[in-house]
Formats: sequence, structure tokens, C-alpha cells
Amino acid sequence: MAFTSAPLMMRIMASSISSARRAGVIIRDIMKTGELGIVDKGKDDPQTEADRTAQQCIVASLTKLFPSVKIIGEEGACELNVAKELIVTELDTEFLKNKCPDEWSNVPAEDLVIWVDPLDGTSEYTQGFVDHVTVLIGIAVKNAAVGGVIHQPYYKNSSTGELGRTIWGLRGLGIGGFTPKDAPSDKFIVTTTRSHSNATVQCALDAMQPTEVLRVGGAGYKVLQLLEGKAHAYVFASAGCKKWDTCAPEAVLEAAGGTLTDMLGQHYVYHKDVEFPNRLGVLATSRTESHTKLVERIPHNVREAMQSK
Ligand SMILES: Nc1ncnc2c1ncn2[C@@H]1O[C@H](COP(=O)(O)O)[C@@H](O)[C@H]1OP(=O)(O)O
Ligand SMILES: [Mg+2]
Ligand SMILES: [Mg+2]
Ligand SMILES: [Mg+2]
Repeated sequence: MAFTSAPLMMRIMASSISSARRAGVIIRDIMKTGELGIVDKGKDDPQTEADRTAQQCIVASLTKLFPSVKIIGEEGACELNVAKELIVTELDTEFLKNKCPDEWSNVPAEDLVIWVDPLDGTSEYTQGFVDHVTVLIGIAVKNAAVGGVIHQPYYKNSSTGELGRTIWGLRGLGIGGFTPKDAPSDKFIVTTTRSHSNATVQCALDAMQPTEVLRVGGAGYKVLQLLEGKAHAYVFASAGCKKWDTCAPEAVLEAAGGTLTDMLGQHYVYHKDVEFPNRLGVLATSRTESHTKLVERIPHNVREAMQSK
């Protein structure tokens, strides 16, 4: 194959792009059958056949190509001996035309963790809000979220009618598959959860003094709203998101000049032994906003409520 000599980081990104796309086809196909096979993993925490099969596809494909890289998927350990049709071995050749930033050209496998959320926005998927669904694959180097792929299976290209788009970001290289837009400067639009709200989440939102609040599903979709110029900030003062929800969105957003941290303004860490929950919530801002200014608006009672959990 022409590009097998590309650095490991570039091959993982290219494989993540291809397997996220295939996961998107799986998600659409399972929806078409009408048999979602919903299982409740906990309160407001559904899993469907699409979550399970998309994860098998991504994890089995990445494991086949990169057996010595640690991969952590939302749906836990999965069968790697899967049907051939679920294995994606091709790498995205368009992505491989990019030059690897020097800082990632020699990263060894043991420094890498791939965080996989095979279907982000599962509640919304089961309720028919399919636009909110994304496939997230994040690549961490030691502690930091460095690379990410966000695939949106139900995005419709208005000129070709084709379904699905894939946005990638890599620190030092920028983002691809999409041209970011800035949100209107005469408004302050905040995007937040539609299915996991509570009093603390609302208190933090009010403190931001937004001119408008968008309530949508999924961490991936909310970060896309920042990149599309539909919102200025993503505010979620609750512990529900996990490392697989934020690794890819953080890497993509930051490659585009934005910032994603906890509600206190600290970056999460993504090494292989870290705990999964993002206990201190999510605060993300587009490239036009001052992240520090928003952190300063978080009231004491919200900080205390989050730190006491
Ligand atoms: N309480 C929770 N339990 C499980 N997952 C959660 C919870 N809160 C948030 N999440 C995950 O974070 C994503 C973003 O949250 P929200 O849509 O509420 O802003 C959700 O789609 C879900 O990911 P997933 O759909 O992959 O399970
Ligand atoms: Mg889930
Ligand atoms: Mg998720
Ligand atoms: Mg998920």
C-alpha cells in the first residue's frame, strides 16, 4: 500500500476516519431495521444494537491494524473475532496526503490511547433526533487529547444529497472535512444538554447570561455547533460525560483554536489509567471567546456542588 510508511499517529488518524465512516453506515442501517435492541445501562443511559455493533467495528478494526495501542471504548470489552464485513482495513488516503507535524512523527505505541464513543447521543438516537448523533474517536498522547475524528452519520450534503460527514482535527495540523465559522458577535449563544439537566446545570447556564440557549444531545454535536458558528460556548455543569465523550471533541475543537476543559478551566487528562467520568463537567468555547472570562463567571455554589461529588 502506498502510504504504509506514514507515522503511526497519521495511520491511526486515517484508520479512525475510515472506521468512523463505516460505523456511521452501521448506525443508519440498524435504525432502518427499526429493531434498536435498547438496554438500560443506568439512569438516562441507554445502549442500542447500533452502539454495540459500531463499537465492534471500530475497536476490531483499530486493533487489527494497531495491536499494541491501548483502545478504550464506551461499551466495554468487545469481541474482536468479528465478521469480516465489520473490519475496516483501508486508511483514508486523502488524510494521508497531509504532512505529520514534527511533534507526532515518532510517538511510540505505548504513549497512545484511543478513546472510542461508537455512538454519542444515544438518547437522541432512540428518540429520532438523529442529527444529534456522532461517532467519536479520540487519540491521546500521554495525558493530552491530540487527535480526533467526529463523524456525523445523518448530516445531509445539500448539493449531492449524500449522507454523512467526517471532521478531523490534529494538534499542529489543524482541522479537515469542514470550514469553521464564527458565531454572530452581537449574541452570546450557549449550547447544553437536552436529556441530562438538573438544578446545578441550570444555575451554571444562568450565570453565563446567554442571549439564547440551545438544548441538544451529545458532546460531539455540541462541539460541532461551536465549530459551525451556531453557539459560542458549551456549558454542562454535571458529571455525566466520560473521557470517550470529550477526547475527540476536545482535540478537534482545540485544533480549530477553541478550548475544552472542565468547569474550573482545567484540561482533562486521557492516559490509559485515568478514571472514566468527567466529574467536573464540560466547558467549551469557540475560538472567538475568552475561555478564562467564562470560567470566572461560574458561581461558587456550582464549583462547590461539582467538587463535592
Ligand atoms: N448521566 C449520564 N449517563 C450516561 N451518559 C451520559 C450522561 N450524561 C451525559 N452522558 C454522555 O454524554 C453525552 C453528552 O451529554 P448530553 O447530551 O446530556 O449533553 C451523552 O450523549 C452521553 O453519551 P452517549 O450518548 O455516548 O452515552
Ligand atoms: Mg452511552
Ligand atoms: Mg457519548
Ligand atoms: Mg456513546
